Amino acid sequence: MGQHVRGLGAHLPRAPLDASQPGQEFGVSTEEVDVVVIGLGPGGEDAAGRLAEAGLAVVAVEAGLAGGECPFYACVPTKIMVRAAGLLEDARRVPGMAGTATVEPDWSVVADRLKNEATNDWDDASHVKALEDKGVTFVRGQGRLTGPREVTVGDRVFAARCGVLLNTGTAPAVPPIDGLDGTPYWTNRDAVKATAAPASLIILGGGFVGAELAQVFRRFGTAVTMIERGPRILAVEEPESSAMLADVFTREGIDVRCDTSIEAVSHDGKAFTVRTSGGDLTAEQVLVATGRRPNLKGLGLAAVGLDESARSVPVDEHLRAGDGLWAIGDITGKGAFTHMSMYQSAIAVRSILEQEGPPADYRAVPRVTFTDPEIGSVGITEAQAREQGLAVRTGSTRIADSSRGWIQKVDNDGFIKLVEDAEWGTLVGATVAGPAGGEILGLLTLAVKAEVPTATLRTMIYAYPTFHRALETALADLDS
Ligand SMILES: Cc1cc2nc3c(=O)[nH]c(=O)nc-3n(C[C@H](O)[C@H](O)[C@H](O)COP(=O)(O)OP(=O)(O)OC[C@H]3O[C@@H](n4cnc5c(N)ncnc54)[C@H](O)[C@@H]3O)c2cc1C
Ligand SMILES: NC(=O)c1ccc[n+]([C@@H]2O[C@H](COP(=O)([O-])OP(=O)(O)OC[C@H]3O[C@@H](n4cnc5c(N)ncnc54)[C@H](O)[C@@H]3O)[C@@H](O)[C@H]2O)c1
Repeated sequence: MGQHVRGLGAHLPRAPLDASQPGQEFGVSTEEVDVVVIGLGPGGEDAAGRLAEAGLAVVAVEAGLAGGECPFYACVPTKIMVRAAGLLEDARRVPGMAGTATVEPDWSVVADRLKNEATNDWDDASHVKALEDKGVTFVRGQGRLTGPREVTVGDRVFAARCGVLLNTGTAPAVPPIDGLDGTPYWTNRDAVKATAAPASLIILGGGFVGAELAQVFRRFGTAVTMIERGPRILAVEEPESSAMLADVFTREGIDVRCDTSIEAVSHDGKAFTVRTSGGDLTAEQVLVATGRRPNLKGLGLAAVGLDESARSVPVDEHLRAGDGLWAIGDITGKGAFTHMSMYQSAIAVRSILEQEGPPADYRAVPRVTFTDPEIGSVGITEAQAREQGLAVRTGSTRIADSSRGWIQKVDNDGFIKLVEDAEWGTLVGATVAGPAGGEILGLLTLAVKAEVPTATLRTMIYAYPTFHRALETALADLDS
């Protein structure tokens, strides 16, 4: 006989338990629940709590830390680092603007905040408690699909009447570079645990992770070299963003090397040597920031007819990946961002509860690279719009040419770029690079999502002298 974990969502359709399922076949006691969530990234954690609060018997399975990458190794700790580095840079901007300031970076203050304030020394007890307070049954371990609506964790088997929600996220992808394996290289997970800023750092990869951390460590005094195999850093962004950031980085003393391949990495016990197509480089530390790989291996996807070697789990607009199966977060390949994981959680929860609600809409996905200047973008780039055959018009303006940019003076790099579908007269994409670029982006995210006509945007009143007021000039530039 199966045993119940908690009260069931009696109104929901449930699959009858199949006596031929593996767990039952071998006489293992199968625990009957409503939903099993495998992987507690931000979305899975959110969904487990909401489903339990809706009265379902929910089991949440986590192999690592409940809450996932974001609070422990990614968004939150790196933004704490960005904030600290920004304060140092602001102080360095004082001469010529406001007098004098002496800056003495001290990484131990950052390390202390990361350890004690942000991550509780990388302990997820508070996350687990919050889930349990909502009625979720938390199970620590590696979850594996062992059949439709069936999950095995160690020697426990769960039969999920409503189904299974996957939110297993990603791990750092480490490229097969000769010698790299076996060296004490960092990934983001090590960088956020650094107890000191290294004297020198070679970053492999010029994407989001590499860009944010390059500037952080540079501002704490580290000699940083960034190696990107492609022709530009932040390659998914507009080329103007890549060029501007490479220029800012170079001025800050970061050695940016694009079109550079890495041939070998070695470590002699004290320092790294990285052999590149542009010559040998040495540094105290290497950070691998070359992308992510989805945590799909060993998840048992084959048991439900899915391919475990795929880059993502295919989902429909309600995040359904099959009968009684949902997937959310990075593994869906719709954008590896916490806000995506959370957005999809809300839709998957509605779908599991059989509630009405709008399907997923990915036209206005915002993203922000928290460099200084911030690079915020939404929707599609000019090149993507042209590839889609749209009647593209672009408009742009430099932040430095606006009143507020002139007032700002020393850190006024940046621009606004708009991508308009001229046939419909609406924006399909936009970039705001500059001070508070990620905040200004909110306005443009709304414009893309709600298909606000550019004619309407032109009739708005933009407060003087704000950074976002430069939008008026970018809109006017659509005509030129
Ligand atoms: C350095 C860095 C900085 C970032 N900064 C930002 C940012 O500023 N803003 C932003 O929006 N995004 C940022 N991201 C991206 C963001 O971290 C992810 O998009 C976010 O964590 C959502 O991921 P997820 O929900 O897919 O799951 P994840 O957070 O990846 O969590 C998945 C969880 O599933 C667990 N798991 C995996 N397999 C199993 C299994 N079989 N059984 C049980 N448990 C399992 C893992 O242990 C993990 O805890 C950053 C990423 C990195 C690397
Ligand atoms: N602020 C944010 O929202 C934020 C911040 C960090 C990360 N993230 C998320 O995390 C994801 C992963 O970030 P990431 O920076 O690790 O990956 P990424 O895919 O953004 O960038 C990886 C870069 O490494 C380069 N690369 C790959 N192999 C290489 C090699 N062998 N040698 C040199 N360069 C190589 C790629 O060309 C690419 O430019 C992002 O896609 C993003 O969704 C978001």
